[in-house]
Amino acid sequence: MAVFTPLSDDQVADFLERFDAGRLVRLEGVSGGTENSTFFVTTDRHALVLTLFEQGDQRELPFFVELLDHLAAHQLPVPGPLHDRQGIALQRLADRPALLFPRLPGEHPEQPTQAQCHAIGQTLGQMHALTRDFPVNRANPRDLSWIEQAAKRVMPYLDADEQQLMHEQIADFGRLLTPHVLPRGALHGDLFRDNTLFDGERLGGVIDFYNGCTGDLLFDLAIVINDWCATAQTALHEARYHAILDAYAAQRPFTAIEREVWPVMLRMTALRYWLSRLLVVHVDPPAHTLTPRDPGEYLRLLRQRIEVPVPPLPTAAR
Ligand SMILES: Nc1ncnc2c1ncn2[C@@H]1O[C@H](COP(=O)(O)OP(=O)(O)O)[C@@H](O)[C@H]1O
Ligand SMILES: N[C@@H](CCOP(=O)(O)O)C(=O)O
Repeated sequence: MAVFTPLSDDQVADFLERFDAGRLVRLEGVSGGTENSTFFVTTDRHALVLTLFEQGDQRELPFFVELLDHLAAHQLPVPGPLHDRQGIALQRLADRPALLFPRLPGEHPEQPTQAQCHAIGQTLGQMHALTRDFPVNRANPRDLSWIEQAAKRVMPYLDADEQQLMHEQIADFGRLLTPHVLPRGALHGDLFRDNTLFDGERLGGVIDFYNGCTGDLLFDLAIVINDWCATAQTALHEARYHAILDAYAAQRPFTAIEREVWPVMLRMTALRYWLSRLLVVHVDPPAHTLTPRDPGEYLRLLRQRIEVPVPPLPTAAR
C-alpha cells in the first residue's frame, strides 16, 4: 500500500473547491509507490492524482513544481501540477504538503519494446536539451560525496569482497570523473520503468520527479540504461540499449568527454542503487511494511558492468 495518510471523501471534496477542476465523483488510494500517499481522484470533469508528501525536505518542493511546470509548458509528457484559483500549485492537506496532477494514461512497462525504448530515449534527450539553462537549482542528493558518506554507513554489513569492490569503485569514480566538467542540467534522477506510463507504445508520461535535481546529464541517462536494458541475468540488452541511446543522441549529441567517461558513469549509478538499497535494508529501514528492493540486483549489475564492456555512445544518429 502507499497510503500512509488516509483521506475522507469530504476532505477531498473540500480540497477540490480550491481548484477549477470539477466535483468529486470517486476517491481511491493507490497501492503503488513507496514514499508518498497517492490517490486517484475522479471529478465530473477530470481524472486526477493527489499526492501527499510524507517525507523529504518540504523546502525542496518548489523545485519539483517549477521543473514540472517548465517541462509541461514545453509539451513534454509529464504531469504538470494543477494550480488553484489563485495560481498556486503547492497546497496543504491533512497537515501535509499536497499537489494535484492530471492522471496520465498507461502502465509501467516490464519488458520494454524497441518503440518504448525509443520513446524514453527521445523524451529524456528532449528534457535534457530543454533544461540545460533551467534557472532553479537543487544539488544532486545522490552524487559522489553522498556515495562516499553512504558507503561508510553500509561497510559493516558487507563481506570482505564486497567491501573491497566498493572501496575500489569509489576511488575510481573520484579519479576518473572528478577532473571532468560534464554537461549539466535538470535531471529526473530516478527514471526507472516504474516511473513511466505507457499506453501501448505511446509514452503516456514520466512521473515521480522527487529525486529531480541539478547534475550531470549523463548520470540520468546511465540510470535509465541500467534499469531499462538489463536482462534477467543482468547482461546488457543491446537492442534496447541502442534504441534508447540513438533516440537520445538525436535530441542531444554527446561530447567527447561524455563518451570517454560513459562506462564509469554506468558503474557509478549502479553502485548508487546498490548503496541506497543497502541503506534501506540495513541502516534506515522505512516506517512502513513495503518489501525493500533487492540490493543484490545492483551488486550483480555493477559486477556485470565491470566485467563486460558496453558499446560506446553513438557519435551521430544512425
Ligand atoms: N500523474 C499520474 N498519472 C497516473 N498515475 C500516477 C500518476 N502519479 C502517480 N501515479 C501512480 O501512483 C503510483 C505511485 O506514485 P509515485 O509518485 O511513484 O509514488 P512514490 O513517490 O510514493 O513512489 C505510481 O506508480 C503510478 O501508478
Ligand atoms: N528506484 C529506486 C528507489 C528510489 O531511490 P532512492 O535513492 O530515492 O531510495 C530503486 O529501485 O531502488
